[in-house]
Amino acid sequence: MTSYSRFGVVGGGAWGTALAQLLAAEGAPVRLWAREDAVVTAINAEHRNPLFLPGASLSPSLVATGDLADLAACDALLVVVPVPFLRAVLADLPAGHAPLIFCSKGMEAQSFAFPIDIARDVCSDRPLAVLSGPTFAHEVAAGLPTAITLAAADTATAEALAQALARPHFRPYVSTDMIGAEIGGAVKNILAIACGIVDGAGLGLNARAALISRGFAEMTRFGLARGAQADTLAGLAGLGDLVLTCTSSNSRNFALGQGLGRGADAATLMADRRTVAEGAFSAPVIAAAARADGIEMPITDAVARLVAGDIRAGEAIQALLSRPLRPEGR
Ligand SMILES: NC(=O)c1ccc[n+]([C@@H]2O[C@H](COP(=O)([O-])OP(=O)(O)OC[C@H]3O[C@@H](n4cnc5c(N)ncnc54)[C@H](O)[C@@H]3O)[C@@H](O)[C@H]2O)c1
Ligand SMILES: O=P(O)(O)OC[C@H](O)CO
Repeated sequence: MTSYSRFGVVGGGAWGTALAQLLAAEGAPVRLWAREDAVVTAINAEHRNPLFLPGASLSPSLVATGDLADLAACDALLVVVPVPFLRAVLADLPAGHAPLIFCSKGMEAQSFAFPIDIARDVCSDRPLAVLSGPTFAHEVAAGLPTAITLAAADTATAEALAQALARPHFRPYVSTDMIGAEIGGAVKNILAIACGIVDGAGLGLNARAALISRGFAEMTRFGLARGAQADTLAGLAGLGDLVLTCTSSNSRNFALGQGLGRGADAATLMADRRTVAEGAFSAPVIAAAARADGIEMPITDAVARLVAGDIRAGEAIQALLSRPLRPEGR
């Protein structure tokens, strides 16, 4: 079995930093590329990332760089760049054949491409994988128990990467369903915004449970139509992550929804934010992709319209509640 020991991480936000720390915690050398000079300096000088992962102490074996060329010698790269910026960063990667493991959760505007599709366009000669599941960055950085889906095109690659990433408290479950893992992560972000709206508007726990179930039905319809496997959507990368982010204001997507539910407008909530709520980018894209494919996604559609500022939370809730009654299986 191929083994991987020199990991590089592309992206110095909360999740890239937490994954880099996971791999470097026992002293293994890990290279992390960050876009912000302040992140590079803080990681190398103080072993911290106060911009994106405040409170975490990082291993001295984690070395940051602002130059992607410094990742050329790595034998596997975790790519943790928000999807709207992914294509540009991938185009600047140094040439090589190291596998790319995609850890971002979203769909690109216009192209309707998931990270794996973007990689096939930009750097088709590398093995590709997806790492996705219920994983708050600060918990992983703190060494708390976590399980996650690791999907690759073939079982041998998925198993080799899972073996290299596994730690006593970090358990990757192997899959060959990359599209299922990508769709689970992208759609749950949107549904977390919707659950935050329900919470912010004080609509109660019955409403939240209804939204999680009907949201999962949307994720499943969209996923199956695009070739995802039902087991993946019902697993860590789908339902598992949906449960995590629909029940905690530690989720940036849920917290954004809470603000919308309390009546704030999206533009104000999104202005000047440094961290991402990927669901806000993905909602209009996935809503449009579903419409084009004739797939009903009313919750996703409502979040897309709210984020665009076309409607307020009260109107979105009223529209969802007044939809015609229907059999549960649809
Ligand atoms: N934070 C988590 O707990 C977590 C867990 C799993 C997956 N994710 C996913 O990981 C991805 C990254 O999220 P994060 O939490 O690490 O980010 P973050 O919110 O902590 O930080 C934002 C990131 O976006 C980058 N960025 C901003 N503008 C950019 C540009 N023009 N070009 C390139 N990069 C730019 C910043 O450098 C920074 O790395 C997202 O898709 C997110 O859904 C996050
Ligand atoms: O903070 P969020 O909403 O981006 O969620 C973070 C992760 O995706 C949780 O698995």
